[in-house]
Amino acid sequence: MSKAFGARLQDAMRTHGPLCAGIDPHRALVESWGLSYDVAGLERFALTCVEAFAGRVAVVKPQSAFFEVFGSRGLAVLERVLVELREAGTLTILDAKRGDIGSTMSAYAEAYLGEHAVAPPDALTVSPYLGYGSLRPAIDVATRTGRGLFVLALTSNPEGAGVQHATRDGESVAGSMVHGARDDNAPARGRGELGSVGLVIGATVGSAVQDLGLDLVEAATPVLAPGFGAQGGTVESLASTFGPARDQVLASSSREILGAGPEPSRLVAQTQRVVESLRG
Ligand SMILES: O=C(O)c1cc(=O)[nH]c(=O)n1[C@@H]1O[C@H](COP(=O)(O)O)[C@@H](O)[C@H]1O
Repeated sequence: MSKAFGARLQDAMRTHGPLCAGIDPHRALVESWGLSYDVAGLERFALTCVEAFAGRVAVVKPQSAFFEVFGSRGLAVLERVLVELREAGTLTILDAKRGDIGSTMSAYAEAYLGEHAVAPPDALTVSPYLGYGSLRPAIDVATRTGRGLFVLALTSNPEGAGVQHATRDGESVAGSMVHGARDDNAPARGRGELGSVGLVIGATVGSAVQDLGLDLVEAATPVLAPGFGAQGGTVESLASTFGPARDQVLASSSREILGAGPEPSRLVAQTQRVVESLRG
């Protein structure tokens, strides 16, 4: 892998537009596609998504939980999804929100991002609520293997602000994530690239980025912005929330796109509509 994740993501966003299509096989969605809610239905749903998204969007983000529901057979489907997308040259973010003390984090890092990972995504979502420093093993492995991380900073759910806006010595919890990412992304910033430590900041957080004084441009961080579409995030809210950092933002949408299935051509058309709205 010649380029680091941040640079590969930038290239993919330039080529395909700033959309991350989520694969979230909710029971209701799977059944609305006329599929049974079992491993066979999961597999059909997920591989239809791969067919529709591969080569057409910058990034695809499978949500691990919906595959874990079906145990090891569900995880086998997830691995197939990750491998097929990699073979198609489409970047993947595995949404598993891992986070633990450093020694356990090392094992998560090797499992998902290491040289011997079974079906590694290009990047992994991680939860930093044991402290940004607890993520160090994952940052080190990702740096070594050219992969990336997305660290939760300001999540799209209404409960997030109570924790993430809290301050100590004048720095908010979210601010500590931005500062951690800024320091880890410094070498990439020096090369004029985005770094490989991204942040998750919901498309629904309103003016929180400005209110908390978060400098995302200085942090050279890619931003994964879930909540676009089904949770109410819009093109306008992305512009007002992210301001000068708008070009770093990868909008993420699952249900709004998946609701167009099961016909692959309708999924493709809906995906293209969303990409066009984001490019406009
Ligand atoms: O990390 C995420 O992707 C994520 C973070 C966050 O703050 N909010 C959030 O909704 N997500 C994920 O984004 C997806 C939301 O999908 P839709 O609301 O259907 O577009 C789910 O897989 C969530 O787990």
